[in-house]
Amino acid sequence: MAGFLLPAERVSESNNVMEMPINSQEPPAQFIVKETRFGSVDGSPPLASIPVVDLSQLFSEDELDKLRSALCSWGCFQAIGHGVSSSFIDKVREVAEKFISLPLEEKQKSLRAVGESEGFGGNTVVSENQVLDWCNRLSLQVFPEHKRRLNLWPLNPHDFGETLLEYSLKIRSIMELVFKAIATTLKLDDENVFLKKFGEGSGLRAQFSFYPPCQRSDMVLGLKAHSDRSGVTVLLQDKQVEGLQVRKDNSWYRVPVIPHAFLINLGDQMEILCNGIYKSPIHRVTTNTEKIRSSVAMFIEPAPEQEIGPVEELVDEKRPKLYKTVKNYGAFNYECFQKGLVALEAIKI
Ligand SMILES: O=C(O)CCC(=O)C(=O)O
Ligand SMILES: [Fe+2]
Repeated sequence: MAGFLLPAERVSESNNVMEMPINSQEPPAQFIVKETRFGSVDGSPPLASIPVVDLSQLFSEDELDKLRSALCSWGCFQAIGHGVSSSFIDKVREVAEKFISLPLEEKQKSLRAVGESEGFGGNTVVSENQVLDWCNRLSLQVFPEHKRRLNLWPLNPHDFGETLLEYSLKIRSIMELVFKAIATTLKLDDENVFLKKFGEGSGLRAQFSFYPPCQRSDMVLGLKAHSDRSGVTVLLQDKQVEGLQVRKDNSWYRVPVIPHAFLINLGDQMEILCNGIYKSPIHRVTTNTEKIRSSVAMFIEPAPEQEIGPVEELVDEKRPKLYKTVKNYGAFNYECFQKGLVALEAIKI
């Protein structure tokens, strides 16, 4: 499996990326996870009983109930009946697989530049003692259209771009439906209240993640524990290989693989808007010693100038305003990360 990058450009000035030492016995020290407040690496906690919601019946009482309880407890749900055909989902996986299988020189045409957030590479290194993720990612902004950096979009495979665009449009419609349904579960007067925040000018970013096998999967994570800064994330997991874990009541659970379902989770900006009633779950990705795992995540975020704060109707004496109103949460979140702070905690009232 040649052609992986070491999951970080340790070098800051040059783009002197190295090949990932797939078969080495010991991963470099900077990948070894230290004890954190989220416990140690454990590849096999119990399986999560995350509700499965049928989007084709989303506005029925049963599905709305499932959605409500899923978002209160797990902060995520598995979506079936979403209308995206299995063959198209496989096509998305296929272009991702073709891309990662290309020789390194070819993938480097999409290389993320130092200091940038888009393109192909490992972690952005912000501090000396940062623990690195065992992962390579291709991150691309799809909307708003004028922010697309087409020079980073792979030309190989030749249908990568058109597949990503078609997929993005489908996922955006699913997100819109989910925003409406969430407002309905909260009995808000305006069912479009979230849609308005994520309407005109909002950003949709695609992230293709590839987690190579790791000889020390007991000590290395594919992706460290985090919550998403997005409004909503739609994740297409690997069809076969597990790895994603979600945290609930201070314990980790494995997220089951349902081959053509989407795992939809809330991001911090929806937790803020919902005044904490619904959760932006902490999650992480483990590695395994044998198989590469891939995933495709789509994140939606409001335009940076959009104000995000708890929806007034969700604030009352029993449930006071939990979060400050903020703008440009994405940048704030990144600043907090660099200082070792948790953004959502930093804006608690
Ligand atoms: O690869 C996965 O399953 C999850 C990826 C993820 O959580 C993220 O990119 O924020
Ligand atoms: Fe995530």
